[in-house]
Amino acid sequence: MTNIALRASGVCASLSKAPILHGIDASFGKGRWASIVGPNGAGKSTLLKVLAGLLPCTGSVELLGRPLASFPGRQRAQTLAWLGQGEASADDLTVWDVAMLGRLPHRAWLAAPTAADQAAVEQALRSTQAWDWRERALGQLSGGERQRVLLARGLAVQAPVLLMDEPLANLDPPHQTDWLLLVRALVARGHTVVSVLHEVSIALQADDMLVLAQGRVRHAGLCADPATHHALEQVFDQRITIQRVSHQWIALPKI
Ligand SMILES: Nc1ncnc2c1ncn2[C@@H]1O[C@H](COP(=O)(O)OP(=O)(O)OP(=O)(O)O)[C@@H](O)[C@H]1O
Repeated sequence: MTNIALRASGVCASLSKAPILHGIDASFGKGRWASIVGPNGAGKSTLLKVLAGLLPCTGSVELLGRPLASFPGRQRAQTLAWLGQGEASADDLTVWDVAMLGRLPHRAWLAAPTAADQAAVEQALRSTQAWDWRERALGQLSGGERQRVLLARGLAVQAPVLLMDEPLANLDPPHQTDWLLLVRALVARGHTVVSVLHEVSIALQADDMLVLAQGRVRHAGLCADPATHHALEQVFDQRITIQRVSHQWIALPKI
């Protein structure tokens, strides 16, 4: 049995015929949280889409030891949950119905939600503190509230692997902290989380870090490893410094 949840080998991908990813090798361990970090335009979102099977690539992507392409769509959707960046979602759906979309991979065609579906949705909405809005339309929510509902939709899948692109977008500091605790709890239960994050200090709370620049891996290592901090400072042109404050690594602007 492999301890790798997701592995990319020699992955190249293009957008509108422009080459964006150039031979990415990366692996993400089971029951671990990895953050993908790098400057704007580094290819982070593109890599996450490739890992989710949402974008064609050359090279290979393996999910739980099997080629991603060999997964039937439904099985892949049960195994891999996705939270995209700035996702469009029908504004007139209720919060409950949006979270219930996360159960689609588990439901029979046109079947009513089962008690297990309802329980999963309730648990997901409660864990992102979105339960009280369950009868409101998504379009009536603020950016951060909406993000918490989309996060609940991803959690409702109850997939072993979760990919999140900028999950903290619009979240205030207390809800960023809640997100951190949520991810830690998921990982403690054996889930794998891979997140693209711009907040370097929060990204440094992960177990592992993949540092990208110009469509290439610049470094892969533990978040606590000084070599990772060095790589971060380099890809951000020495404009940040990584320092230890109260048992946490944080990124500070160098001014
Ligand atoms: N449709 C497109 N056609 C051509 N190039 C594109 C297209 N979409 C994005 N790109 C380019 O691909 C590169 C990688 O984009 P990507 O969104 O993966 O970067 P990112 O690291 O997630 O960036 P950011 O931190 O700004 O969100 C960028 O240089 C971007 O300009």
